[in-house]
Amino acid sequence: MSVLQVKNLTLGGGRPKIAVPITGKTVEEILSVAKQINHQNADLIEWRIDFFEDVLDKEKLIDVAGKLRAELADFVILITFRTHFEGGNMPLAESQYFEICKNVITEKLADLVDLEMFRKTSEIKKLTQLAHEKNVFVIMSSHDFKQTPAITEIKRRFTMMDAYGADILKVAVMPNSAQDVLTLLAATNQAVGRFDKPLITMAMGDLGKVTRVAGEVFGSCLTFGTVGAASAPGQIDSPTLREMMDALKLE
Ligand SMILES: O=C1C[C@@](O)(C(=O)O)C[C@@H](O)[C@@H]1O
Repeated sequence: MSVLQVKNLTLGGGRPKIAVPITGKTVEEILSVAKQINHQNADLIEWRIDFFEDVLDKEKLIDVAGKLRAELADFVILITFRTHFEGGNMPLAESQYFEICKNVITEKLADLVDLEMFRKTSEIKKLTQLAHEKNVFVIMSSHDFKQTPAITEIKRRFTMMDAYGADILKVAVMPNSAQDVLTLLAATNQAVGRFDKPLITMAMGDLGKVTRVAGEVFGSCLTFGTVGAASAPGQIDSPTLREMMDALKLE
């Protein structure tokens, strides 16, 4: 698996790293989760700003990002606005989504930003370029909350993300059968050798839980585990996730 170094964190190769999502609505809720985070239960922090009540207020966004950085000084921070189209919390016009992502990037509020591949292509490409000018890494993502696409479609998405210039390629799906889980794992395993970029994949819900602990075998470099509230169905609490991945580790 290819490797990406983000500050002190190596993504790709070896055991998957654990991302803890923060989904607080208010600054108090956000910081109270941040205070519970340590190096035992997290390798990376994902601030899900689509849960933050003042996300549309640029100054407040900057202020809270600064507080989060101060609280979690030695952690790599990913900022994600997950749109309503892909399971996020706050319905907004696409233009507002682009504006928020642009603010995150230009103000360098995070080390990594999540950009959704299926939003308007020209804007996503522009934002990816801007991120690189500002030394912010891009996780490009796609989420299916109802079903699992065919293996050819999952691989097509990786190919597009790669072509758009993403640094990390990410696909999340909802399985409706054990076969769907196998589809996601097979697509991951086949893509690992094909792209020189780290991949993140998961199948959501209970059926998909197995994919959240098996990244070292199949080729996913990051798994989302909870400290407090979950940000997607099927997430396992972070200490348990760490224990399970330790037990499954390859020698
Ligand atoms: O995209 C992802 C993955 C995720 O949807 C999951 O299934 O763990 C959780 C989200 O917070 C994150 O942005």
